Amino acid sequence: MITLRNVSKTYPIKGGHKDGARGHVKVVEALKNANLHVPQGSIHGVIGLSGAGKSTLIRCVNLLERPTSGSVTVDGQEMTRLSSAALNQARHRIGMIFQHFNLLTTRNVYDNIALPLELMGMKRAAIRERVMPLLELTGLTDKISQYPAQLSGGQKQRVAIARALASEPRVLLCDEATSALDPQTTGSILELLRDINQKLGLTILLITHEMEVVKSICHRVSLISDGELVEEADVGDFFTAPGTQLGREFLNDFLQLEPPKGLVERLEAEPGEHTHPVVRLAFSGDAVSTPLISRLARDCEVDVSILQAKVESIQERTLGLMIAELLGPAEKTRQAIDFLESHDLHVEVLGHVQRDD
Ligand SMILES: Nc1ncnc2c1ncn2[C@@H]1O[C@H](COP(=O)(O)OP(=O)(O)OP(=O)(O)O)[C@@H](O)[C@H]1O
Repeated sequence: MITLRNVSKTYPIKGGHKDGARGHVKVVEALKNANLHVPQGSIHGVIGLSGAGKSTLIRCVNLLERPTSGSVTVDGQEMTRLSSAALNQARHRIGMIFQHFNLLTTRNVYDNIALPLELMGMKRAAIRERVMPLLELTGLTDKISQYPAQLSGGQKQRVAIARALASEPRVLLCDEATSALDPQTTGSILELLRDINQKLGLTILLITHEMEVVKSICHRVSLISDGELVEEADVGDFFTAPGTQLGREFLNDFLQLEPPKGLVERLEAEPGEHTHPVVRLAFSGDAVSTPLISRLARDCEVDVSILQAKVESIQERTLGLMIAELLGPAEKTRQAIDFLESHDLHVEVLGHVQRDD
């Protein structure tokens, strides 16, 4: 539904001094060769730190920013080749919502939602037929005549969602849609987006800096860093075993699952003669309910000291996470790790610490 191929975007730096030899203006490379495919009906999240290039990426999809190079295809149309009239038409099929809602303060809820349809030249009766079910879908029927100033942040975002849906788009772009909302309201807006995705089969591309958003509603996630898409994974796999250091940092920050500081300071990268491994274990499916730790002690003769553990629900999937020390002779702890991996646990050796004894 959405495909980005080798999309790059550079911005000239204002007042950036010219390189006299070649006469080039200095630029910021906000997006570097981005490749992304979001299939029909999927919810795809792009997460990254501030300044990583998230807004640039999402704005390249509907050409609010024109890529410097590369191609952007939405619903079979190559966006960069459209005339401005055709681009206008294509944008009716791409809804967008923003962090600060962007509602017109002088229009009430009904008129805000009706606005894109008025601009398309629709008749009043047809507009009403579109708007009324959207008020129902977004839970705003009783707010129909209120003005934005009379609404909470969550209600304003519901109006923005209804307005984005008014032109019956195939795709919804969400630019930090919950970042201005408290956690509870965030939850209800995410639930609404999930509902819309399921009921209308709408494809959603969202950018966020919040792992909670990724965890709650995304099917797949991409990580962006310094203008590059550095990792992409199914959300369950990402939470089990991120493939990059940045991914691990996002996950550890979110889960608050790290060895105690005192232990981190003693961690060595390589095993020594008198060290034992500290591991991060991630397990889902049958492994969550299998008594693997007691079997480690019994079958592998390794003691397990659990430093931290938690169980997370990632949509339909239950994920167990644990930081533990494996105590025993080197050969036995190696066997223990093999045993865990053979039972589909993801094992990451965080380092090795000297035995106290
Ligand atoms: N119009 C512009 N002119 C010049 N530089 C820009 C422009 N827009 C963005 N940039 C630069 O491009 C880079 C990526 O910015 P972008 O806004 O896409 O990041 P972001 O991940 O959305 O950040 P944030 O989460 O803080 O909004 C940054 O270095 C930014 O300063």
